[in-house]
Amino acid sequence: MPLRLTTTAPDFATAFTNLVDARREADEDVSRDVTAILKAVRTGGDAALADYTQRFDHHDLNVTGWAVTPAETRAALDTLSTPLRDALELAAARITAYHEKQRPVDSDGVDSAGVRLGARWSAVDAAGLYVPGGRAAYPSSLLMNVIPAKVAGVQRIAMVTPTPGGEINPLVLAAAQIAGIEEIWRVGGAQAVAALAYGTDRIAPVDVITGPGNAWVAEAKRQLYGVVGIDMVAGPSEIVVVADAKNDPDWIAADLLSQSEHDPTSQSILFTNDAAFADAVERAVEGRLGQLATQKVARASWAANGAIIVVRDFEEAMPLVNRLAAEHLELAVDDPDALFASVRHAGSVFLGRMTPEAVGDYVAGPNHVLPTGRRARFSSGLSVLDFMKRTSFLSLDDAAIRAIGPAAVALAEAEGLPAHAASVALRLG
Ligand SMILES: NC(=O)c1ccc[n+]([C@@H]2O[C@H](COP(=O)([O-])OP(=O)(O)OC[C@H]3O[C@@H](n4cnc5c(N)ncnc54)[C@H](O)[C@@H]3O)[C@@H](O)[C@H]2O)c1
Ligand SMILES: N[C@H](CO)Cc1c[nH]c[nH+]1
Ligand SMILES: [Zn+2]
Repeated sequence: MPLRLTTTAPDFATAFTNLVDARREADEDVSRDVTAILKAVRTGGDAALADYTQRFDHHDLNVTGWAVTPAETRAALDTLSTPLRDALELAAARITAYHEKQRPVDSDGVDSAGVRLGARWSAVDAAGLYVPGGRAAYPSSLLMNVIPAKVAGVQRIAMVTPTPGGEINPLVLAAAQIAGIEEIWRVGGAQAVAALAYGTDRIAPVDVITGPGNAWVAEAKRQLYGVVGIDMVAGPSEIVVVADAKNDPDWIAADLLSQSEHDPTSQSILFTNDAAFADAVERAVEGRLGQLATQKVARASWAANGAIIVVRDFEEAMPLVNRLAAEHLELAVDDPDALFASVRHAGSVFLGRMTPEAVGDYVAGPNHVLPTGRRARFSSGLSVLDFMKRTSFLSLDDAAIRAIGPAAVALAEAEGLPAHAASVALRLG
């Protein structure tokens, strides 16, 4: 049974705060285990990677092979059915078109004091992309990672993905061929993230690691931030749906379950202004759960982390929705833009009854790698900028340094840094 809350109940404020504060993703055990895995890979390199792969993915890398070969990706695309190839190509084209608009523009100009000022964007040299693959295969996440890296102009792109039992999903290989990625390592989990960050004999280190994953992957990225750059912490999927009684309860049930089926620690939450509709959605979820091939995971997630919250009206709902800062937010109402105006924190917002979150997972165009665990308060979805950095530059001539140099000298002296002051003052003559 999911949690059921009503804003008119006397204990609502406490119960909702508990829901917001629940540490669903990475508990202390995950954090401690990840620290140990990172240390082991840093010291043990490839041997540690092989051990963890045997333990968690149940295959011997020295038998199944460490890397995917270009011949394997070519063959996977060649033997893919036409409808699936068309679907991957449509997704790739739409994701590319969306991300090409994110390319940043350099600046270079002279200000009123005669100082030349600007900024130049450049891609990182090497990016490591995590494509999840423990419970499900994620060719869509491959496209969502590789395409912005390519648009940014990254020279070396290294992908890691777990291959449980040594089996790799052919659609992932076909997507790799479409996206044009050649360096693919058959390792996953925190150990793969560690290998990308520290490097091993086989895997050269990267500058930035991006991509989504389960609690161990997300925590590994979080702990390694600083050794490498990361996009954000993108852990187990989440959805908040705001829906009125004009919706078909079965559609809303399917939307909620679309994220519950990712992971037992995923979270799906419904806000509605109608208690009878809340009951209908809960019944529809039960009905659908019985038919899902993924019901074990979806049921565990819905029971442990699902919630239905009945509000007086949607004005009351929106501040609560903002506190959750969910990865995905669906606004299934007549005038979604009116509610969207009061959205402050969400990874991606799906406007209107005909915009299910799942269309964004695959083919709409915006990136589906999004911040989880309330991190949409300060992080954004994966973009071309995550693979780039900005270098500022400045140039002064004699007149320009005379215009602004004396202020620098004054500030340097006030800070008690005489070498700084001299460095400027000498040029003022
Ligand atoms: N936020 C996003 O943008 C986004 C996008 C897509 C998917 N996701 C999430 O990605 C995740 C995919 O998870 P997955 O499990 O299918 O694949 P995964 O590749 O993320 O994780 C599989 C790996 O987890 C490691 N692992 C499993 N159990 C472990 C344990 N007990 N201790 C240490 N390591 C362990 C193993 O090394 C295994 O290879 C889901 O949570 C899904 O919701 C998030
Ligand atoms: N919903 C996931 C992001 O949380 C992305 C995804 C990929 N495939 C299916 N769904
Ligand atoms: Zn999804």
